[in-house]
Amino acid sequence: MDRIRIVGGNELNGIIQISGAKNAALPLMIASLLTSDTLTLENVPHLADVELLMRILGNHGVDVAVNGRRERQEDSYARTIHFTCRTIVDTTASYELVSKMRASFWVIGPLLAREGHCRVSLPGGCAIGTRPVDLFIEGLTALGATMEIDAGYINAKAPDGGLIGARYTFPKVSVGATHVMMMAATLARGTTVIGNAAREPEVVDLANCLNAMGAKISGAGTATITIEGVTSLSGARHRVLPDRIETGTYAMAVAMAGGDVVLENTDVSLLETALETLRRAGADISATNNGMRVKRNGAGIKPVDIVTDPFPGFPTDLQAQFMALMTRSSGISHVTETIFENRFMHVQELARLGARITLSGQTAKIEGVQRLRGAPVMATDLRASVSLVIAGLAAEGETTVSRVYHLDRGFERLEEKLTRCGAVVQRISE
Ligand SMILES: CC(=O)N[C@H]1[C@@H](OP(=O)(O)OP(=O)(O)OC[C@H]2O[C@@H](n3ccc(=O)[nH]c3=O)[C@H](O)[C@@H]2O)O[C@H](CO)[C@@H](O)[C@@H]1O
Ligand SMILES: C=C(OP(=O)(O)O)C(=O)O
Repeated sequence: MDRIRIVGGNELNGIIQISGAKNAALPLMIASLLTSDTLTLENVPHLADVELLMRILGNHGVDVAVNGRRERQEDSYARTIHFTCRTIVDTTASYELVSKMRASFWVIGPLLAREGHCRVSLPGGCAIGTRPVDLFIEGLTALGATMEIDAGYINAKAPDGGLIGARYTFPKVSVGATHVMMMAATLARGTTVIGNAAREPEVVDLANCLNAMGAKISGAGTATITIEGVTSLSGARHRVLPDRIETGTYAMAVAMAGGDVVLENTDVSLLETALETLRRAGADISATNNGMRVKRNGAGIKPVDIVTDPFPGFPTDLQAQFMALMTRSSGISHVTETIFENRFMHVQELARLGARITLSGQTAKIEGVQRLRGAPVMATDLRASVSLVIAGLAAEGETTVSRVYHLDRGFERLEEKLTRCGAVVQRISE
């Protein structure tokens, strides 16, 4: 199993190219199930989750060609990938595959809308929380589907003649349930109005792509999304939006290590709350034509309290990275996690590096320390793993992060991007 070795102490200086967003690419790829034409996606990141989803979609009948070539012949940044699902050959999403990647459960929306029925494994819990699917079940039931749970699977069936547009307000904001309801409603008869919808930029990106495919969606990016059903969707060409979590992660890495880095192919408007928080912590951030410049020279890191929230709040996917930064602040800060009940697995690993963190319910209290010391640590989930890399950049001596496969789910060529900016970060393959 690969490990990442970091020798701390170097500033970061240079340019980092931000990849396409994992959390946009996944639902966009799944949208290819809604049409028999070709959906072409540009700026698709090269990540373990993307590769796995290609295989899963292949099982349902999607033909995948990368830059005009067959899957897995290409290994470059910003790939263009063509997805064509002439016919759906299998409406079952197996436990074996759904359990490997939660977002693959989202095929339930397109399969139900296009084929009228499907059997999809329940995804189960994961390291960061239980992550139930009740909101998906309620939302699709509102569109007229019958949803039965049988032996760990959901058997979903649309009424004869297909799903029926409806008004439905989610009792809680869910990104995944909003994606699924929006995709399913594009092919429903009549109009669907989703209340308390997720407002994340990835929801807007999916809506833009679906509209390019002929859907009639308005209001994406607000709490109320309206979808007028159409009888069929066509192909389209769409560019995956920049990864705001990767952007925020590197901005935090610069705030932690010091230096001056330009983040290219991204946009400050995707993460204003996180950037404002970083400014308060002492980073100097300015927008550029094609991204942003992040600097921290000389001044120390100031303590700042955060509470995670759905967009436009502080993203839970940047919580672990921000906590890593706060371990070196000049005072006491608090991090409150409101989205996932168990997203503090990085606390005990940061403690191995000398961080002083105490947990009380959903809040972590971080007492900044003068120095961290390198140590062997273990990644427990995707964002927790990168928080350990950030801490390692500022720790004295050597840090090794094991279970790097978590990192490979969501960060494209992390060690290459950091090394180019002067960090000592190296993958050790065994
Ligand atoms: C692939 C992808 O885009 N993943 C992102 C997506 O995950 P995901 O879409 O799974 O997260 P949700 O927005 O659905 O989860 C938000 C909260 O709602 C709860 N919930 C969700 C569905 C449901 O049926 N019932 C229920 O109770 C969850 O357990 C969680 O407590 O949004 C999360 C919140 O921004 C991010 O951390 C993930 O990176
Ligand atoms: C939690 C995440 O992803 P997923 O929803 O795929 O588990 C994440 O991207 O941080």
